[in-house]
Amino acid sequence: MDRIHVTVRARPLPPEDAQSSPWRISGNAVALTAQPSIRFEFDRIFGEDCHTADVYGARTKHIVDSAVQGFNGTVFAYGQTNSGKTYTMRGSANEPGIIPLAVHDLFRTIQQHMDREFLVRMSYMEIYNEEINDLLVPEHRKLQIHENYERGIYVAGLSEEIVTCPEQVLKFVSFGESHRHIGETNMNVYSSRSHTIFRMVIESRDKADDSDTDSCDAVRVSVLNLVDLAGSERAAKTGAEGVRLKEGSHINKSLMTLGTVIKKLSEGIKGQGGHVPYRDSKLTRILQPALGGNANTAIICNITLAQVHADETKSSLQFASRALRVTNCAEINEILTDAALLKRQRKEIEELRAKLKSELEKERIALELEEERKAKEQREKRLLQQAKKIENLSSLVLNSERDDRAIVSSKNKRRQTWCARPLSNEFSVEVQEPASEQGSASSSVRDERNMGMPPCFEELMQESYASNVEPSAHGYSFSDLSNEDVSLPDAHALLHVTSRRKPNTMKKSDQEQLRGSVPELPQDPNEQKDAMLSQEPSGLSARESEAILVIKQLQDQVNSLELEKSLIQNNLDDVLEVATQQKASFTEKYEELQKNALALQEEAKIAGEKLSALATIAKSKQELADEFLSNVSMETQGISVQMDQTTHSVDNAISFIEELFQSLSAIAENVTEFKQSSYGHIKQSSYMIMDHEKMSKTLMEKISRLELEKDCILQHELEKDNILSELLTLQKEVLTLSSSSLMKEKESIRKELERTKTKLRETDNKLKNYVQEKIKLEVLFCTQ
Ligand SMILES: Nc1ncnc2c1ncn2[C@@H]1O[C@H](COP(=O)(O)OP(=O)(O)OP(=O)(O)O)[C@@H](O)[C@H]1O
Repeated sequence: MDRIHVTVRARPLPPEDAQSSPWRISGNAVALTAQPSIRFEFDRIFGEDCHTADVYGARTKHIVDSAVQGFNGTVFAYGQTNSGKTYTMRGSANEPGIIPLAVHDLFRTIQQHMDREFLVRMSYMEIYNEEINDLLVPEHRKLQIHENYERGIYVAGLSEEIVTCPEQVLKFVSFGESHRHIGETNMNVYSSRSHTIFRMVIESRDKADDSDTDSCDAVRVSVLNLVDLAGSERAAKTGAEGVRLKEGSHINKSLMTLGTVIKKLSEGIKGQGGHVPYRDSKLTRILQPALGGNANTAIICNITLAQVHADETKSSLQFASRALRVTNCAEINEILTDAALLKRQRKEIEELRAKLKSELEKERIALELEEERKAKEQREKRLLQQAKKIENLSSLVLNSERDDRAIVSSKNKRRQTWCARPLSNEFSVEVQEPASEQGSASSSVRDERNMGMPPCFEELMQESYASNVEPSAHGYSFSDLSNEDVSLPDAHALLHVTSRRKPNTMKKSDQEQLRGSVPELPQDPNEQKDAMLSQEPSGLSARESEAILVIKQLQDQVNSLELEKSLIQNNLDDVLEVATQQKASFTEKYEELQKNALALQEEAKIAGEKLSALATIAKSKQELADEFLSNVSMETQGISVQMDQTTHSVDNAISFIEELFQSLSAIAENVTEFKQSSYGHIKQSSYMIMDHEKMSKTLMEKISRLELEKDCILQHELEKDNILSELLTLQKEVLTLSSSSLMKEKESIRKELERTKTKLRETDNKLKNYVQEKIKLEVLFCTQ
């Protein structure tokens, strides 16, 4: 988990603004001088004198390097209008911006990865008034955002150019720039009226050929976005009206959504399964992977330290500060083909096999150690038995010594002649030798003994042994014991077994003491015998002296056996201790190895199952592919024939389509013109219809009024006719009354007539006017 890296860059101020700046930068923190509590700390803060290359080095360089390795990366410049975002991203004639620096760096890094081959594509788009336009193909407008499992979130129809060098990329960028929406505001002569997203898609795979089993066919695909956002603005400051005002409101709206998304992410809403409104604006939807998703993201927050923009700067810093708390989780984006997957699995299985082999080897060693331990235990057991035997023997010898003394004391009472029976062990040899030297005398003595003479030394020993030891309890007899003594392991041999662990622990003084208890005897048995005879008290017979000599020798042997016994005992203790320790550690090791072996067996089993499953899949796929290939080759042949035929017709069709396309575009233009003009006409017509409706309404009213007046006129006509008829009758009456008396009457009638005539004229005029008006209205009505 990596959090968004935030860098702040303050643009240079004119000297008069610098004097009155309310902000103070110290280290990686910026605070209001008057209110030190309003303080913001970031990963890096760059002052007015910094270079864009320093800003690039702070984080973007790392993001570019990671993009080459397969990690997605996004860097965007945020800030109010005129704070220097475009200057930072695009740069100027004197100072290259983040985009050119990143492009050069990207190709440089690619060249360093000699073991991989790369394919780089680029695209350039703008979001203008919430519409996505392709800056590389300006005709591609109002593009839509889509999302699917394979491509994630993408802009459908956005063109991508394959690029091989930085110069090529920058050429495309310049072309795109020329189609970007830029406008003049009170704050910036070249103010960006849209958000632009410059995107590079980097694909790479191992260069190694197919025969290389260590290589993997996985393809890494990463996306690097460099975003120049439009600046937040206040209409009052920018003086935006009309189109600019509309642009400004779209810019502010999308930046507000970006702010909300960052706020929600910084509060950990996403982690709690809450809703993050990525879809509320095109900007946040496109940048969704960079905001709390799979990408390394950095924000360059551009600010101005001028007093007049303190509020805007504070709100930019608040946004940036929230962004600091947003975490992303970038990981290498790898696409694995079936073959690559199979190769990788095979490699894993081989590794597991090797591991299993080594573990089995360990197990074998453990078993060997176990066997050795068992053998050691048996050896120890035998040693113990032998030690016991030695103990028994020593007690036996001591008893015999005591019995010998008893025999010697009884000799004074009873004169007896005896000779030791030939001993079966090595001691007897030593005794026999001097006896044989005495010739026939000794052999006769032996015969005597056999013929019921007093019991010999051996018999005495047997008796004393029988009185002290119960052979049945131990399961062996004296003769067994004497025989086994011969097979006793050499004490030095035993010492040799353990000497590498512990030296002889018996003190030298003890050994000497032990030796001192036995009188020193010459090495040669004859000399020993003579020495004994010289030492023996006078009055002892030769046989008695011999017996004493034998006893002394036996004593000697017993002592040396005692010594050996104690040495053996010591060694035995050591061996036991070492064996116990070894046993414990071996058991531990054995258990551990057994566990490992079991786990590995399990892993191997799973791997084997996987391998067999994959093998079956591969086999079935291979079969299908073979079948498909044979079908395809047949079809291809047929198709190639058809292709030849159709190529010609396609060429014709293409030319026809081109013509059609031209005529269609002409038609489309005409249609657009017609649409535009008809739109005006329709509008006009609708106004006219409304006027006509109004007019016809008034005309109808007028007509009804005229109808009424016509009725009046008809009445007047009738009246006129009546008057005319009255007039005619009056004229007739005048003619008839042409007498003097009637002169007065005539005069009055004439006056009456005159009045009637004027009345008639007036009515006539009125009628004429009405008729004219009616005709006019009827004409008007007909034309409408
Ligand atoms: N660090 C800087 N050094 C020198 N000049 C700068 C710096 N930053 C910005 N300017 C200058 O300030 C002016 C405005 O910068 P620019 O157009 O990059 O701002 P903007 O934030 O992109 O604005 P708008 O959001 O309106 O597009 C430009 O003339 C630019 O050359």
